[in-house]
Amino acid sequence: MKGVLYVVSGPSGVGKTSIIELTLKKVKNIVFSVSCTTRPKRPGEIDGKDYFFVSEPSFMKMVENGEFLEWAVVHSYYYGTLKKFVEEQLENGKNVLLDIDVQGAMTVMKKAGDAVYIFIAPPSFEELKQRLVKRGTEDKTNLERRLEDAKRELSFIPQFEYLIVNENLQESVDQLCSIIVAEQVRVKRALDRLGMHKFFENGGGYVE
Ligand SMILES: Nc1ncnc2c1ncn2[C@@H]1O[C@H](COP(=O)(O)OP(=O)(O)OP(=O)(O)O)[C@@H](O)[C@H]1O
Ligand SMILES: Nc1nc2c(ncn2[C@@H]2O[C@H](COP(=O)(O)O)[C@@H](O)[C@H]2O)c(=O)[nH]1
Repeated sequence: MKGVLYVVSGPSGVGKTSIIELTLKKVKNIVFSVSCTTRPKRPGEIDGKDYFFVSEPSFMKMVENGEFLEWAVVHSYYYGTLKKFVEEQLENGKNVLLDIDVQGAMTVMKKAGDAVYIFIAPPSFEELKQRLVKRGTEDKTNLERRLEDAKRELSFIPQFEYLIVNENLQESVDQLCSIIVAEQVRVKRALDRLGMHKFFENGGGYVE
């Protein structure tokens, strides 16, 4: 039985990382896909845990080798999802969570239809700005770029299946956990997981 792919997107500073970290502690059988990026490492970030930090030539080589499920230029740097990791985990029945930007989400939508798409939005634009300022990771130019990009990213909301407005962190975590669990008990996935398709083989009726 294949695992389920969950795609989480939303503007920079909305709280995706915070929500995902807490969700991963609460939900079983789910793994986070660590992306590659050419963005410089921030203080406290760990190579292989937060990202695989790679040079631009190495990233381009990986693009050429077809190593990414999707990749995009986000806020002026390259980011990409490792195809082999995601495919292997899904094949082994593990559920996989991606934290990627909206361009990446659109690419995954075209390539892997059967994923679950969740958008995280801020309660307001002003609050988004405050969170980014308070996080203190961006200089003025990067901060302005990320806020400018946020306006375009928010216009993608209708293309997603779920919308979490991250006002209260704990409520957002509960909502993401609920989405993950609910998607696993959808009839098509639950039958697959329980190996029950054989009961419905002859024209759709229940066969003893
Ligand atoms: N509900 C919330 N209320 C207030 N602050 C929050 C909330 N959720 C997250 N934050 C804070 O907002 C800041 C940005 O959160 P986080 O780094 O998780 O965002 P992100 O969406 O992962 O950003 P990026 O896309 O840049 O990686 C952090 O300082 C975090 O502690
Ligand atoms: N298309 C992709 N976007 C990604 C990937 N990994 C992360 N991201 C997105 O980048 C921004 C910025 O992240 P930051 O850590 O520099 O603040 C954020 O929106 C992430 O969702 C990826 O593999 N592909």
